[in-house]
Amino acid sequence: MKLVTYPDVEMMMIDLANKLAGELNTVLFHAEQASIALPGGTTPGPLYDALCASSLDWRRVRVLPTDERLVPPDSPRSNEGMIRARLLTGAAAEAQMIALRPGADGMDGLAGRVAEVLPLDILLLGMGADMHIASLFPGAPELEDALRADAPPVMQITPPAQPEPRLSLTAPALRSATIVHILITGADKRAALERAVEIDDPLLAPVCAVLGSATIHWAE
Ligand SMILES: O=C1O[C@H](COP(=O)(O)O)[C@@H](O)[C@H](O)[C@H]1O
Repeated sequence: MKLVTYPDVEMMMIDLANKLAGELNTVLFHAEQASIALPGGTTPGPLYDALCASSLDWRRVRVLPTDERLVPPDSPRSNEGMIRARLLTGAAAEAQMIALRPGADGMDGLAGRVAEVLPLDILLLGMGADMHIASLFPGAPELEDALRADAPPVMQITPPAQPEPRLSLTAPALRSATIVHILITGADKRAALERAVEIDDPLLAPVCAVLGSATIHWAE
């Protein structure tokens, strides 16, 4: 694990947006398409505001949420809705969104659509103060299965103490990524990260599933 600390949140968002744009451009230089999985939640909005202005061939970028709440896409709680509103605007509106929503073809159809963008080129994750990543929550009854190497790429998860069930990329899908960044802010999450390193068990601290290969970006 590599930890990068920034003098302030604004600088972190701009620096990391530039880094992601550079990484996407590098992938697109060598390949026809690039895939990037992105978190929802309250933290990454300003990063998306900066990233959407990057000069990129967005038509060749495939974007998918790392996880989704089982709510309609126009709900303020939808991660897809947030990513569409903050990132897929202007030129970036041409990026392809792979929604984490089952269609008439059910979970198998969704798993097939997600499998098409694996391995991920780039993975950006958030982390909760409870050490969850995507919607892999400690205490969720499905967590052990979602951490298995043979898990399907996406699973329904029932997080404890959350208003609705979720869909989440599973550990093998997350671990398929060539580049892994984790974006966190504040003293609570920094302390949670240090706790996770000590615990070193993804069943208790799901972030441990990707810590080995991740660069953590933190600002107060
Ligand atoms: O529930 C979620 O939480 C994490 C962290 O969110 P934040 O609001 O603390 O930034 C997020 O990465 C994930 O996508 C989201 O569904």
